[in-house]
Amino acid sequence: MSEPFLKLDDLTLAYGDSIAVDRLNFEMREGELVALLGPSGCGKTTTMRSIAGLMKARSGRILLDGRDITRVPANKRGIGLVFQSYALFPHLSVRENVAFGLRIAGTPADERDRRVASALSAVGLESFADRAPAALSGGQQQRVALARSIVMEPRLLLLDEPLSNLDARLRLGMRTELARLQRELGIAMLYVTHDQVEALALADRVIVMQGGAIEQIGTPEDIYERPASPFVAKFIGFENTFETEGDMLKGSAGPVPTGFAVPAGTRGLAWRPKSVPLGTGPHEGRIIGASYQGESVEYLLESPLGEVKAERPAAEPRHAPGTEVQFDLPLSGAVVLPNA
Ligand SMILES: Nc1ncnc2c1ncn2[C@@H]1O[C@H](COP(=O)(O)OP(=O)(O)OP(=O)(O)O)[C@@H](O)[C@H]1O
Repeated sequence: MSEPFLKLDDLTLAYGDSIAVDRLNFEMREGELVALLGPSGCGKTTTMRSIAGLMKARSGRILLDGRDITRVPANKRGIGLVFQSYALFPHLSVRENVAFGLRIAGTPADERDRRVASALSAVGLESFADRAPAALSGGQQQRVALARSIVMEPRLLLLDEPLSNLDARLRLGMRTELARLQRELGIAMLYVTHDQVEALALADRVIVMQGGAIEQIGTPEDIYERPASPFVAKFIGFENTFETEGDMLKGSAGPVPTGFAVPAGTRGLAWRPKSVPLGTGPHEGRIIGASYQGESVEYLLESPLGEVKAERPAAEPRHAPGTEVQFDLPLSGAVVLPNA
């Protein structure tokens, strides 16, 4: 196999005595888009800061194109950064904002103009070049921040929740644009998000982190269809995730029979709300919440297993809060979480 483009080798990062990231190992190929996904506080930003050179490694190494950059200063790494807060210079035009880094680097004027024009065109802002940032929408400002990074022609671009300040519609548009840019420019991108939909939609591969360590690395399909642990399953939308013991589910009030033979080597079983039929099945619960979603109704049930979520087509008979209802957790709708 060819050398990885970026390699983290047992990277450990700490704030004082507190370890934030513990012996992280992963590799990225050239031109790949990798999403770093995980809940708040799992160490995503800390990892990005250290790759960028903004934070010292406690131990371990960072290799970029086979070269050890662990102790190379941030401005010598050739890595671009787009963070959540994309502070543009308010007194400079869009063009001058994008040209700023090249100006500092002493790039000749003609080359600078050419690269700025090409970066603005890549993000579709050619006709906004002379505007002030204040005269742009949030999404356009975000695109200026992106142009400001890609104009430096980094080989690796780190994006830390770059769309989190945008509303849902703009996020979707920008997400599509980012994926297109990434394909066109072939820049390797490491993309931090806590939004699993965004990670699955954008990335070639997804790294799921929890508590400063990696839970799973895989393609979006691997992560979504074959979560490796109860944590990944829950995080990715299998809201009904239970550990198993033999043919029993470990419920919050004790073991509950599954009603079927659990395959050998199973550590847990997980169901999406859509895979939980109501009005039939071996389990009983009480409806404690029902929320109409248009096409479907989302129910929250209280049961010996704990809380269970079911999503049923709106055309099915409704269940009123307070009523007892049977439900099923069938093997056919379950994802089997293997023993590690
Ligand atoms: N400056 C700091 N000083 C001390 N501890 C810190 C500092 N910054 C982060 N931490 C701790 O390090 C751990 C990882 O934080 P980090 O910001 O990397 O998480 P994150 O996954 O990026 O979270 P979020 O999605 O909320 O940004 C957390 O436990 C956090 O409290």
